[in-house]
Amino acid sequence: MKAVVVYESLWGNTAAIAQAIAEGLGPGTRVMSTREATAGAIRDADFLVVGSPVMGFSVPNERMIGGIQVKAGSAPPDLSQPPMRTWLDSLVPGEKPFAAFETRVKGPWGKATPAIEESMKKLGYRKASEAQKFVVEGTQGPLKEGEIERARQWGAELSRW
Ligand SMILES: Cc1cc2nc3c(=O)[nH]c(=O)nc-3n(C[C@H](O)[C@H](O)[C@H](O)COP(=O)(O)O)c2cc1C
Repeated sequence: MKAVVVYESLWGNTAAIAQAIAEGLGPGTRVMSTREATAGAIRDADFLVVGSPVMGFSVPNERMIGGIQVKAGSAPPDLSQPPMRTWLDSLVPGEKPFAAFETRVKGPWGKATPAIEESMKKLGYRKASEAQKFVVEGTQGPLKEGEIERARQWGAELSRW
């Protein structure tokens, strides 16, 4: 399987989940941020796994990212990647199978995966799995214990698709 795992990540938690999913998917899987996952870079993929943090109850957008205050003494967010909303809006139509995931704090604070799924289905991509959510203990992490292993297992399940 020539899968590509595409992620947006400000503090590295979603990136770590993306990496673990890729390990589960196995050799040949590439992991790319929304900056790296251009139309050309994902053209050869035969399966896409797409994930972002939940922000403002949905996928991060320019307004949400632009409003983040960097507090002195706390870890600076990586703001170099397009927000997931922007990446989805520039995605070219396709028919590849896909699966969506999100990272989020614990609580009923919205979801990112329905927006990812809706955008990709509209473009012709085919949902191949139920979406997965992974929990962070706070805005900047860390991930809840066991989430990396769960991501690896989910990747292994997707590899049998
Ligand atoms: C501006 C902002 C808004 C957020 N809004 C939500 C939210 O609505 N629901 C939620 O569960 N988590 C929310 N979070 C927490 C993020 O989901 C969390 O910071 C993210 O999973 C961390 O992943 P990362 O290290 O890959 O960026 C928000 C975080 C930020 C910075």
